Amino acid sequence: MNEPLSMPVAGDDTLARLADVIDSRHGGDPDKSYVARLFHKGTDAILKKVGEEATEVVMAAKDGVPERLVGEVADLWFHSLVALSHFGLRPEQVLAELRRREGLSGLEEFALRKLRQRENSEGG
Ligand SMILES: N=c1c2ncn([C@@H]3O[C@H](COP(=O)(O)OP(=O)(O)OP(=O)(O)O)[C@@H](O)[C@H]3O)c2ncn1[C@@H]1O[C@H](COP(=O)(O)O)[C@@H](O)[C@H]1O
Repeated sequence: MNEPLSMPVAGDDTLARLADVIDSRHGGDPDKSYVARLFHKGTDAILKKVGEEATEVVMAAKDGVPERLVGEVADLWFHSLVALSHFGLRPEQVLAELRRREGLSGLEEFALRKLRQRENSEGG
């Protein structure tokens, strides 16, 4: 996929607003809300959905249909937000972690991690 399907909006708070709605569903009526139903079913059901949606992302990517891939990633992000909320976490924390990693090459990070592991094992 070379071109974005639509342009991002500066200061987009979609994830935070969606997380607010998801948070509000704790203890809600499982017959009236899909999110409340997932919370009602519990940890295993929530994590199962995350796994299923991740698999669907892979299958959509293999199909090579951009709109399908976007839809499946949206499903994965949504169910990941449900999982975060289930564990008392917020998307802002994930965004902060991604910001922290900005500018740090994955290869540099990997090398630093290996160095630290070696120092720890040699030190004790
Ligand atoms: N973004 C979503 C969203 N994305 C996907 N889904 C639902 O996730 C479900 C699972 O998707 P699947 O592809 O696995 O379909 P399925 O076969 O019906 O599901 P299973 O039977 O396999 O569990 C579907 O019923 C989708 O409608 C979502 N449901 C809710 N939201 C957001 O969450 C808000 C709160 O939703 P409620 O709690 O239902 O009010 C909504 O206003 C939306 O903004």
